[in-house]
Amino acid sequence: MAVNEHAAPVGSTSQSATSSQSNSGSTCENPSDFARKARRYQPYHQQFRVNLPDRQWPDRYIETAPAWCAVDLRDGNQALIDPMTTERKKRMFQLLVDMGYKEIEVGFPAASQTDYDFVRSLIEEDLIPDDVSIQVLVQCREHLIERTFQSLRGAKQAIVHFYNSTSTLQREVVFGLDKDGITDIATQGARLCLKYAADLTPETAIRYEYSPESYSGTELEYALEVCSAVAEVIKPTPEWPLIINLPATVEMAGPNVYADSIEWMHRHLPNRESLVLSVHPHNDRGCAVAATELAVQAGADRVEGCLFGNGERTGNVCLVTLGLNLFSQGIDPGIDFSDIDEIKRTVEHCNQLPVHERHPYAGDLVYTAFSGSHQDAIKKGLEHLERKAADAGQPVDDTTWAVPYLPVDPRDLGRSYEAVIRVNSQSGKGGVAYVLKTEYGFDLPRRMQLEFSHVIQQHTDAVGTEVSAEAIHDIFRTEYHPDYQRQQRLVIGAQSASSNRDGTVVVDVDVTVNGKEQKISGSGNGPLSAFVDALTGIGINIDVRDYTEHALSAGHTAQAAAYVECAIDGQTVWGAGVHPDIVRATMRAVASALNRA
Ligand SMILES: CC(=O)SCCNC(=O)CCNC(=O)[C@H](O)C(C)(C)COP(=O)(O)OP(=O)(O)OC[C@H]1O[C@@H](n2cnc3c(N)ncnc32)[C@H](O)[C@@H]1OP(=O)(O)O
Ligand SMILES: CC(C)C(=O)C(=O)O
Ligand SMILES: [Mg+2]
Repeated sequence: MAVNEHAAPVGSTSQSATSSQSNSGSTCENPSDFARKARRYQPYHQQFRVNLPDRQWPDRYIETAPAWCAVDLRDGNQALIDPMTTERKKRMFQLLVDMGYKEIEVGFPAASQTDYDFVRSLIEEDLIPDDVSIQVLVQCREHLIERTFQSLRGAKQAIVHFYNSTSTLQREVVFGLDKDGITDIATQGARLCLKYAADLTPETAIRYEYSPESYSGTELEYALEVCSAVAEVIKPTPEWPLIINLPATVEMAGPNVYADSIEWMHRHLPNRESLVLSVHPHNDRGCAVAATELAVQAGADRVEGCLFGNGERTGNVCLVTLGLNLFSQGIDPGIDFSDIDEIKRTVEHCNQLPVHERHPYAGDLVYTAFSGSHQDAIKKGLEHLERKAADAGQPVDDTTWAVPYLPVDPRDLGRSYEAVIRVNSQSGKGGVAYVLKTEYGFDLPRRMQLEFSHVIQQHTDAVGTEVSAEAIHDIFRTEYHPDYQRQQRLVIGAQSASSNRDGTVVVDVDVTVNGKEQKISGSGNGPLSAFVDALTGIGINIDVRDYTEHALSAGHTAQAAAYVECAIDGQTVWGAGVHPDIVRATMRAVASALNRA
């Protein structure tokens, strides 16, 4: 990608007079049809410019959460194939309230009887908590404004959100009006709101929000002019502020350009202390989250968006991602995301749209690692965290989170670690070992992990799909458990072990070797070496290279797991044995290795 510094957004904020079709598109000599079509599109900076050479937002950090307004029941709902039924709307409203949203746009009551009735039912059934304001949207048209206020009768408080389009394009093609004509629609809308509010106050505390809809396609000086004109009608005060909402109705430029425009408005809006500066980013370029965060750095106080980014076309900005981005930086978002799966299920039910498996923070796969090096690092990271917590004498949940590849602890969002590591052909020893340890308690020695991961690799290469924890356990058993192994070269029967005064251990064991039963005995400095000695006596030569054991489960049913690494006939193999008696577990581990050799 080449960058032309002179084309960066500097200079006048007015619509560029030089917006000629200078976009050269492809540079190749015979551009394809598709490449030629790129010339139909005009770069944003040739249409709109923001003069802000001393921009401050790049050096700012977000330190507290903005005010949130959830617009799922309006912008989200108007974008659904089948708009929500009343049952689904109520569930969405309840979810938003339970999560902690204090401003909720509940519909466009003048648009349809369904929307009107829903607002009425929220009020009449007393479903709105005292600290929650419902918000309703309306165009600047008298009959719609009148009906909107009728819908609010009996509410304790409400925000009336009126809007009209201000973009250069809509002024020309939709309204056929010049700037003054568009400003008249806005100011007339403001006056009508004040007129119809008189019927409701003081019983209902009304606040106002004004949106120059299609702000992202509006020259900044004009956006400032129309917002200022509306504010002059409403006459807000710091105690009774007007919300000025600057929507990226269509996301037409990069997030830096939106941030520049918000900082410019933030600096230029008169009587700023009496205004709440709100943003409403859509996601047409896929940058809505970035645009919102930079806009907050640039001075926005409030954010409108939808859970999981539902909304017109590519959606509104995702409130879940925004909230959890803050959370992952140590900032309380003011919203409860502690049961992310329940939130997801409810939203999927209400919208009748699935949430993508890779959706930030909430997708089914976002805390899952398939690839070997990620699994290895996660396993080590979780173990390190546990050690850190134990050293500090505190619960893991209170310990500073730092695990590779996991920006947040899935458990903070109500997820378990179960799905963190899943195994397929991209996986390595760490992942397989993690599954065996967390699901079945087997803590394999490092070199054995390597050996077993090759066994799993052969399986995943052959089947080409993911292998479940249960299947990994089955394969482990077939590979190492003496009773399940394909080859049963050595089967151990009754056995006894005793110690002499000098510490020598003597074992007597009934064994079946290649189908032939026999009694063997041997001695050594422990049961393992005594058993190996006994086997040497019948011509089976085993050189034990490594040995580990651990308890498999707690309580009176405790089992011991033993692992041995043996050199047999010039081959190094691992064996594993499980038994309540550690001596027997060890002998079974030796038999397991021999059977595999
Ligand atoms: C970016 C957004 O999401 S904005 C919100 C959009 N949401 C919706 O529109 C959903 C609900 N809307 C509706 O159901 C309908 O639009 C209704 C019921 C509100 C109104 O329907 P209609 O009266 O048929 O009008 P419609 O919406 O088509 O608007 C067309 C007329 O209103 C004018 N108009 C549109 N928006 C506005 C506005 N905000 N303020 C004033 N006039 C407006 C248009 O210029 C046009 O005028 P014309 O007929 O003289 O050419
Ligand atoms: C009504 C306005 C705020 C809107 O939804 C938009 O511009 O996207
Ligand atoms: Mg919108």
